[in-house]
Amino acid sequence: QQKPAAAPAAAGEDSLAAQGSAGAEWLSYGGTYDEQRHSRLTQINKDNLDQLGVAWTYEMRSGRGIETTPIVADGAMYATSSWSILHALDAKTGKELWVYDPGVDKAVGVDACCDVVNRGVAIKDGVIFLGVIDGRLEAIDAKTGKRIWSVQTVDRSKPYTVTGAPRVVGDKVLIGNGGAELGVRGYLSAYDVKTGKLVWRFYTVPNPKMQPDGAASDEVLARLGNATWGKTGRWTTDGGGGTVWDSIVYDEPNRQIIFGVGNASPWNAALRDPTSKGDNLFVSSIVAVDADTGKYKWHFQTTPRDNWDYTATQTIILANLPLGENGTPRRVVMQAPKNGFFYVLDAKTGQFISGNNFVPQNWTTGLDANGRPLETAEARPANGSSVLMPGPQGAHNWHPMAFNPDLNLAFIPAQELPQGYAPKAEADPHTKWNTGFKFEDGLPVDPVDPATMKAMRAAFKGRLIAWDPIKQAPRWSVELPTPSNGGVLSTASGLVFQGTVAGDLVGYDAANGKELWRRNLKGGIMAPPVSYEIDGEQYLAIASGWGGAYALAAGFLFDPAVQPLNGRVIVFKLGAKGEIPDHQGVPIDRKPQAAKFGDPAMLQRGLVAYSRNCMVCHGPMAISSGVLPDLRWSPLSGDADAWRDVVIDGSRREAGMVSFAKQLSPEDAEAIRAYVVLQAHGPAAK
Ligand SMILES: O=C(O)c1cc(C(=O)O)c2c(n1)C(=O)C(=O)c1cc(C(=O)O)[nH]c1-2
Ligand SMILES: [Ca+2]
Repeated sequence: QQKPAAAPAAAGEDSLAAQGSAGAEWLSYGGTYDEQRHSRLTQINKDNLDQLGVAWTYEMRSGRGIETTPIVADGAMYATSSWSILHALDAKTGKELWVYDPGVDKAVGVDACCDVVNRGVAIKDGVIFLGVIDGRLEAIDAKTGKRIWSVQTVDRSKPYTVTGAPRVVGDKVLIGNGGAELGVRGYLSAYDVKTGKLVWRFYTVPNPKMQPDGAASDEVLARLGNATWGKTGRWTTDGGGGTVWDSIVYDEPNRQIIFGVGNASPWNAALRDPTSKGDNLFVSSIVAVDADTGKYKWHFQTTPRDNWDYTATQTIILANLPLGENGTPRRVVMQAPKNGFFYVLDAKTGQFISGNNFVPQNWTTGLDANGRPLETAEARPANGSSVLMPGPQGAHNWHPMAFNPDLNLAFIPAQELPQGYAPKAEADPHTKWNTGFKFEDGLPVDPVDPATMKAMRAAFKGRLIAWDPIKQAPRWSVELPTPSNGGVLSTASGLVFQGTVAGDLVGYDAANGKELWRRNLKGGIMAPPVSYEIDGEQYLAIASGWGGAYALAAGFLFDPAVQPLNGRVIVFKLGAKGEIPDHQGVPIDRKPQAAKFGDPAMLQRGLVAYSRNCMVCHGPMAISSGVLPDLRWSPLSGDADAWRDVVIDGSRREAGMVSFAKQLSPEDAEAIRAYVVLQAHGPAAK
């Protein structure tokens, strides 16, 4: 393991990086400050993988998407499930120590673009830091599960959410937020670990009046940011986006925080910022700020003037690569963001070193010498539409990438999924989602036939890519039948582990991609594995639980047989012989709930209203992947009054389904019902 010459830690700072790569404990989201997700442990290796068995399993208190990276410290494991529920377990036995439920008002669920997920916690000196979906940041006693402090980090009158893991650096805890699909202004905040007091905040896009905020970002927004935006357009009312919803890393030698900035809001740049052609800093950028003050140091914008939800929030990994003079080590930043390019930057200066696309893409002809994308003509259709690869789900989403510093290989949980972009001529105030694109574009009113469905399914795939960042080329890659597979763990014994949507945990040879081991965990996997050691035994831990953006929004790819399952933590070690219990799923009864009704105009209205308001959670074409109810089989779709009670009057608010009275008239709601019932009579019904 190459280690950077670390600057001495500041007084009172317990350096996680000083422990080298993740060893016996897994103390922070990415394993160490450099976030390589590379375990130093070697007991589990290529020769004994076949002896890997289930040591214990634990059933979480909620289902939907499970994206947690378990933290393992002092013999305990801290894993989160959906709705930001925190589970403390004995890491050796799986015995529950305590559960902390922040008690979220489920109505906040509709503000979550991409499911009510949580990616994990941070820990320091016996205190856990938890981001809560409703915007809170909380400090929890690691021994007792009791809350020490709680702060609200967002303006609750706006559709902010927190899904990402906080990071602790010295005496500060860092947290961002999400919400750019619905319309917010992004920022990163640092809070005092002891008191929960705000220390600094960095806004990633200008103040709507281009005035100072009294924040760490004031100087650089005035100097660089403001001039890249016009004075009018939706960004001035809707926030402009640039949410810091996932990657935040501490570059210890340079004492800086490097974070990934999300897409612009609304996505459609012509509606967002009609009077400028500016780059819209700092959307879709990697930004470095001083760790103590939050003051700007450098930035690299991956997608100038983003128009496609091409976030740069994906995993940021720090490493030394032999890219200095005469092959000497050079400390670099690596990222494979949604836009499909793998970037290598100088960590100290942010200078672009190299970049190349890791999946096929058609929005550029490549990068220029500074790493700026050279856009193709179809990238920004003025009217009409174009099918672009990647689409808004990205060539790589939040699923963590890993890096093996012995092999100098990054392992990207990539995906290949094109999507049509059809810009709206005007912003539509009657949707919660605020993208400026027509989600109904290309979708038929009538249910699609099985052959078309099959072709659509076949067009989307996943890929695990071992990427050589020096050559900027794949070393090996494995094609997977679906997108949105799990995050990755690399180990010093030359293994790579990744879970799949179908629920298989797979072990590969890191050098050549040969599959060495596979086990079905009986539940879809998105979360990344971690490894740790207790009493001389190495453990491999992973959470199962299907959901997140892809599952909600691309439901038609799946054919769930049962209702949603609870999340689980499943832990392996050599020689263990445990079993994974079957889930007690309730079978889905696929039956239309009413006779077809509605004339063509009503059905068309239903298609448009459904696609703009319901689709991102209940699935396109009214086909759910089973995370949220499939409306085609819901008894509500057979009962006009009950349907209106839910959609307009909000009678299921407690369960998270709020009233859409602001977005939809009762006539719209009934048109949606007609459209949903029609879908129930399609070939999917058995
Ligand atoms: O722009 C944002 O603020 C924002 C937030 C989040 C989030 O917090 O989960 C996601 C996205 N965007 C997003 O574009 C996306 O594809 C996505 C996938 C997921 C997920 O957890 O599956 N979250 C998010
Ligand atoms: Ca987004």
